[in-house]
Amino acid sequence: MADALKALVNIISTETNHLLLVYAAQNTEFLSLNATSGPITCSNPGPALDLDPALIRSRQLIVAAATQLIATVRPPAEFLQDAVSAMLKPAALRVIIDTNIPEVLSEEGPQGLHVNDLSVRTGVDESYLARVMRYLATRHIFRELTPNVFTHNRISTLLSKNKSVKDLKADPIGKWDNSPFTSTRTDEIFTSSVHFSAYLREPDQSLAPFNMGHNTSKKLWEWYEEQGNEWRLRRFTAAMKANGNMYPPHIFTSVFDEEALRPGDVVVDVGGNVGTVTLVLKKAFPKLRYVVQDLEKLMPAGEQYWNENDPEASNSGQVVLQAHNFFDQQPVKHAAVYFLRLILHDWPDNDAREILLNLRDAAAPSSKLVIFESLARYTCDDPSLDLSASAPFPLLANLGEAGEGFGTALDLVMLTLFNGKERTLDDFVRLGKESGWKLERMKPGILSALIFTPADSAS
Ligand SMILES: C[S@@+](CC[C@H](N)C(=O)[O-])C[C@H]1O[C@@H](n2cnc3c(N)ncnc32)[C@H](O)[C@@H]1O
Repeated sequence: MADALKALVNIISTETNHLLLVYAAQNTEFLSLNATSGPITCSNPGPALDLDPALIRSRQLIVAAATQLIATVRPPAEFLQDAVSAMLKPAALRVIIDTNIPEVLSEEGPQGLHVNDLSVRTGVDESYLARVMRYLATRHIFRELTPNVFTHNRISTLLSKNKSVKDLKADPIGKWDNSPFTSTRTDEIFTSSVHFSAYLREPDQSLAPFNMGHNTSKKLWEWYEEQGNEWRLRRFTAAMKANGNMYPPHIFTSVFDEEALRPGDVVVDVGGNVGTVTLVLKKAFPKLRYVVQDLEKLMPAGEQYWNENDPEASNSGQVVLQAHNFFDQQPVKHAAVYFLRLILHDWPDNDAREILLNLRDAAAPSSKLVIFESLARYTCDDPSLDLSASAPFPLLANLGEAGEGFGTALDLVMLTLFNGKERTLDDFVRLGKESGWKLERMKPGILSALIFTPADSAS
């Protein structure tokens, strides 16, 4: 055990030194947790080095070792008590989001605000606020400067929608633009997850835990279309945008770099929402043509997005927004690439197969199918994966929360909302086989890229 503890500390020390050296070599400050200088947002999370792909492994190793160190040294009862109380985090965050506290504190600046004043600004009793804020500050979200005076830290700043409180109040639907992914997680996903156990023990009683949580037989997307849910749809769309900005662009561009695409080739973003990935690709490959497909109701948001970000692209027809249900026949035939980001995990296998079959029917022998999803990984060694990426002793093979925290959480979110799932490499190969696609190659990453060719034209 002493060996394991020492090894964990050693990993933290070695990798931290490596990070500091790289930052120093580039004259970049390693921002402290309390730093709030500069407009830190989902799309601008700080210095470029913070998202540098070359440093991802170091960061993951530090987090993997630190979380394992905590699990090792903390008394098990304490550790479990923390785990079973985890639902309080989204509950507390939802109070913060519902009462516009991130925006109130942004307006106040670094001197922060006393809970008495926060109470006046939000209408929530100061003693409630003090406890919720302290719960979060204890977990490094917000900072308590002096007793009962709270301000932002580098993490809580991300909760802000970067709008004035006055603007938020004036536009209860539009207020969710720029909303980070936290809002949906702390609301409909959180509410649905309460029914998780009942659903898993008797899955036939409903489509997904979401349906039990919201007393509806509709799928999430259809439910979003109900009158009164306009703001939820707007918020989900905003979360998708924030999600889009969360992934380093090279994840998407590096795949297309390696494909021999020619000017004018057509790339279809299937279920592309407003087209955040397409915008990244269009910047990197300005000579390709793009079609962003999603449901009819997403078209106005898509038009607004392109008007704001690249009006010329949509005016010239280089980027076309197309209403299309991916369970219908694919209207764009023989595209060079059909890609889906974070789509298949929304669907159980039979639906995922149908989506891929429709693309296969439209594909030319030279077409490629690219799927961007996080790949589910075992916590123990997987003999089918490259050993060069294996984790150092004594870390979990998937680097635990550092490697798969997001992926395993997303897996259960998908289960909660849609009875969907994150898939292993084997799952994808099988799904491809069943729908006429053969896996050509796979690029691992925080989102992996799986590149398929039509099965009967592959060598
Ligand atoms: C998880 S989001 C991913 C969006 C986008 N690919 C991205 O990564 O930003 C799933 C998307 O699928 C769309 N969608 C759901 N059902 C659909 C259907 N039957 N046909 C087309 N799009 C659909 C939703 O509107 C939503 O935009």
